[in-house]
Amino acid sequence: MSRSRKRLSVEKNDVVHLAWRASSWGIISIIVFSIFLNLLRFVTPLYIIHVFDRVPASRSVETLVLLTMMALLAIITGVALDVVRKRMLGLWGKWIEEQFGQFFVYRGLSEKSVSQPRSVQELLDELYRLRSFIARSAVRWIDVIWAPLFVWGVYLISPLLGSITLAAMFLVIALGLLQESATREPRRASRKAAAEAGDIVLNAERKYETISAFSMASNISTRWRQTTAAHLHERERAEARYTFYRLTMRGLGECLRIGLIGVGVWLFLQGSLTLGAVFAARILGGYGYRYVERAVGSWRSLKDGMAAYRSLKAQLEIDHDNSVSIHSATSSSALVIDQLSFRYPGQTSYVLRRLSLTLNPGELLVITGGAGSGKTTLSRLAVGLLEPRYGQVRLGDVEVRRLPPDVQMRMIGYLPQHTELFRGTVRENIACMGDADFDNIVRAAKLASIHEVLVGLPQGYDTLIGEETITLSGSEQKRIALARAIYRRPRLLVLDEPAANLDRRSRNAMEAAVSELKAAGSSIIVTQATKSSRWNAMADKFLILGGRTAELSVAPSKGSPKVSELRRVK
Ligand SMILES: Nc1ncnc2c1ncn2[C@@H]1O[C@H](COP(=O)(O)OP(=O)(O)OP(=O)(O)O)[C@@H](O)[C@H]1O
Repeated sequence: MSRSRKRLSVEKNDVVHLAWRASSWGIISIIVFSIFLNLLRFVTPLYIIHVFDRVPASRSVETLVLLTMMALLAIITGVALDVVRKRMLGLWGKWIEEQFGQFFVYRGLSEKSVSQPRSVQELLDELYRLRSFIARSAVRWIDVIWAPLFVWGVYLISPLLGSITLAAMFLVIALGLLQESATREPRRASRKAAAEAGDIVLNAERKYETISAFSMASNISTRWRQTTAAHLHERERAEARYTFYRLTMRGLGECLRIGLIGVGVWLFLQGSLTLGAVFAARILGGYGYRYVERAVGSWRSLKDGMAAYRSLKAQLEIDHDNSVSIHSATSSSALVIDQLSFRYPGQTSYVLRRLSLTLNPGELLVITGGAGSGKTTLSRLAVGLLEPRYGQVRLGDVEVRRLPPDVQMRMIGYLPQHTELFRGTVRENIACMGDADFDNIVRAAKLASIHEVLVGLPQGYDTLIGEETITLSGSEQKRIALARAIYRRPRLLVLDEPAANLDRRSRNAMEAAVSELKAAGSSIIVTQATKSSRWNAMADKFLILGGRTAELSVAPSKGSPKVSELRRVK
């Protein structure tokens, strides 16, 4: 098992290498197509030289027709190669997004840490930027490699014209660099203001009830206008500078073309160039300049694409799989909280300090404490959502955070303080948005006393929730969340303030479900802000959390006190 796990992690680190290997034939084809395509670009200048300089001398219509046919064929072939090449790049980008999109969503969502450095959306945005660079701009950077070849072509025709073309290219590169530095700051400021304005609307939309109840729409819209005004101002500043440099580059291109013709005709008048050579030089110089101008114009896309590639590559190379092998005894072992200390990142005071206790299978622990005493924090630590600063939370000898995801899903049930249901059917919600045996789902719903409510919905268990048309009451939603927490009959069930906002019937249902699971051998943790005699009657152990000082006292509720389990900690 451990050997196979090792192999898996090696493969994971190899993902980038494998992706390059899988893409190698596509890349080679794109390079070969580019070579042919750019060689075919020389056909038009050669055609002009022959048609202007040779055909009039020979007066051969056959030669003219033949040359024209060959030139047309070359142009059509070039267009076909260009279309195929761009399509291949588009498909390559799509392939990358398909291959890695789900992987990043999975990784982002399965990170068990409050200090998770990257949001899923950030990773997906980077993947999108990489795809967008490959599909749209990469072709410009492939082509710009050929620009020196075109300058060399002009140089062969006339060193003077070659030097003019080269000078224009350096000028356009300089203009590109100036454009980049002149627009960097306003772009950054505009992006920041746009994100803030977007957040204001998104945040307000989620809290529309409060907004309506307090008639806050006018204040919120004023805040949005102020923030968005900054964004519009900065964007306009960036766009004005961008437009100035783009138009200057375009104008420089026109000047180059006119310059090549003007100087070329002067050389013709001097007798050192033919007219065909002048026009051929103008076309070759035009290609070279356009390649550089287009590449300079997509400089930002290259930078974004490269940054996205480096960042995604680094993500792929981190082996996030810290799960360990488990043995069969783990499923029947006690929950052990061993010298557990925790403080949130960036905070100086500890929420919990050196807490130790053991919860055997079939035991119920009731945690009581005032607001902010750490009940939710301890619940999250118990299910492995948070990483202890010191100490461990274990099932037997395996740290809960290190349980493999499939085992964790099977062995741990969690009812958070705030009910979170997902957009989907009731059935999917109970089955954690996966596929599950319907009998088990119904059994869990019955145990949570929500079955009758669910069969009364328009499409029963297949009713979509999270839609505006179906609104379940808070306690109904909580009972669905309870059904989700218990439908796998977890080994450890953690209920964070389960009785809050519940009516008597729902509370009875909750207690009955807990009592059944307890009898079946689950270890159960229930938190409560105020003492409830009903939970107390069922409890085997108590833990009383004592406010921000993290002073703890543990008292067994049944039988004689188990002193070995008591820890009084400062
Ligand atoms: N993500 C977080 N970052 C920093 N501090 C936090 C975070 N979550 C909670 N805290 C702090 O940790 C302490 C314990 O919070 P916790 O939510 O665990 O308490 P609680 O007992 O569940 O409170 P309540 O009964 O009000 O829900 C509080 O002081 C809280 O401000």
